[in-house]
Amino acid sequence: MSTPTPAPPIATGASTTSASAPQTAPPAAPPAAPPADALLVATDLVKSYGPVKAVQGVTFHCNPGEVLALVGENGAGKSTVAKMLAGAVTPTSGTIIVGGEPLASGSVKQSRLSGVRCAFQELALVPDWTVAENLSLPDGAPLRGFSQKKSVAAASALLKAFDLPHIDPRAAVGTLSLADRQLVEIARALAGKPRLLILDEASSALTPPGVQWLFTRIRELTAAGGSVIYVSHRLGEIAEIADRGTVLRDGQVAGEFVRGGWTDDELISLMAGREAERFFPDPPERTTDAVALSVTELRSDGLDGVSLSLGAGEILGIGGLQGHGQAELLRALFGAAPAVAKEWTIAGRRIKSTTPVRSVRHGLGYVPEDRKREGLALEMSVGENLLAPWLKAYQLGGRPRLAMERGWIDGILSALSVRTRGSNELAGSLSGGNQQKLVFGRWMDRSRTVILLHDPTRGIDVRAKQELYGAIVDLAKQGVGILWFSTEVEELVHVCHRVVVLYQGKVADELTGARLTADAIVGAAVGSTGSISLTTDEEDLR
Ligand SMILES: Nc1ncnc2c1ncn2[C@@H]1O[C@H](COP(=O)(O)OP(=O)(O)OP(=O)(O)O)[C@@H](O)[C@H]1O
Repeated sequence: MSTPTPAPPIATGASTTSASAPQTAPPAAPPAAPPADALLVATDLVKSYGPVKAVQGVTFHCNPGEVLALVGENGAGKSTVAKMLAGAVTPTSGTIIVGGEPLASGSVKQSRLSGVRCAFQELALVPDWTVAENLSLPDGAPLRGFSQKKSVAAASALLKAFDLPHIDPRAAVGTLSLADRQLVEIARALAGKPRLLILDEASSALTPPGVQWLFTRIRELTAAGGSVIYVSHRLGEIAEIADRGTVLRDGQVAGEFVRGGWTDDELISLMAGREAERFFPDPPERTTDAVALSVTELRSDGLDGVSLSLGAGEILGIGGLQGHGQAELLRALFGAAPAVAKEWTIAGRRIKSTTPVRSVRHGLGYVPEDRKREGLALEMSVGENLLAPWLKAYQLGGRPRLAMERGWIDGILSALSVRTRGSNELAGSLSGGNQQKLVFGRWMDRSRTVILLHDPTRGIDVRAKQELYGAIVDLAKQGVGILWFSTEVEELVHVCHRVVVLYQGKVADELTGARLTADAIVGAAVGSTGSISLTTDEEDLR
């Protein structure tokens, strides 16, 4: 991983994580007219799925060498626009012009020939194939031929050129961490030497150094005249990397913004169409010393003797770079991976080992890293997905239970503002962020002792994040112990009582009170004993 590049200067007032007074949504301005040399001009794009109008007349442009952010709440239509540009979705109507030439609609091949490459949060890699084989797919155009030897050598050179020497080209993609899979997906798109690179929440599983790696690649690309469409819910990243932005709301353009000319509150208001609220809630006051979960010298693949204790009603953050044992810790504690410990208790009861079904019975809940592989059945309904752990744990028949639980299901959908046509809609047709809400929502109001969270706000819009923070704090108030790994350091700093940082499968540091800062988390994450800074302005992270 390269040394983090310092953030370029941002005009005063940009992207403040704010607790200031709410502001009303500024009125939407008409989209700016594209200059003659615009690389991309999208005009009046519409996409309907039967009665669902995912995108309703979206117009925007992107100039050569520019990073254009596309922002909006979950379900606003960002991915649908990105997929239309990529040729993966055929517009119902509208035009897309790239480099002065109309793009044949709904053709991935034509989009690629026009120099468009994409990296999505929902990875398009083949998990059973090696990294080298995945890089040899058509999107990685320079790597031709499937000769193992040649493709491994070419992939090694490519990974080295992109400063990713830690990724083994011979490893099956499915065995990599989600963050490394995302890096491979981005490297594959970059290998196609794009004129227009679309990053659809491609940074969502990356920790700060991974994001800085991505920004270095973006700056290389734009310096060479390439353009980037950057879709993200992380407003700090947008402040740092985007030159301009287009805000989508309900499938329409709600407004545009330029670098340095906005605050978080203004952008949130524009996305939501209503006032912004305070961003991070404080962790609740603890009223008991009871221990919800404790483990001494927990060992598992990737864990080298982790000891920790989680109090009832405590929000305990897990920090660190991905690949240092966070995923393994949560999986081991839930019984999704074999593990042994010297001592292991849940709500004071000793256990020797566990399995997912036993964990649910013991009162545990788990939001896994990869919602598509471990969290959801996309071909099942929203309601069935919310009930999935309960059907398995108690072996109840599906349909009657679904009817009995209608009130609970509707309550969760409403509490988390899941954008759905109802509990019978297939989970697979929900936007990514709304799918993520289901994986969290299934554990709400279910008398849990402990909830294990792996980056639960990944891919979730800012308003939904606030709702989720509120839900986490409420669970803690009810006495639930929360163990929370996040790739967003600010969440750990603001919403957790305490943070343990993992490094090489061990607890490297425990941070609380005045020591609980973003720099301390990041420093401990790279094995540093002193404090290091990833930003020019500490206020950005604190
Ligand atoms: N294949 C589909 N069938 C039916 N509806 C769909 C389909 N794909 C998307 N939609 C709907 O279109 C709307 C826009 O979805 P889209 O994925 O573009 O949103 P998004 O802004 O990318 O959201 P997120 O931030 O959650 O990824 C949503 O209401 C979604 O449910």
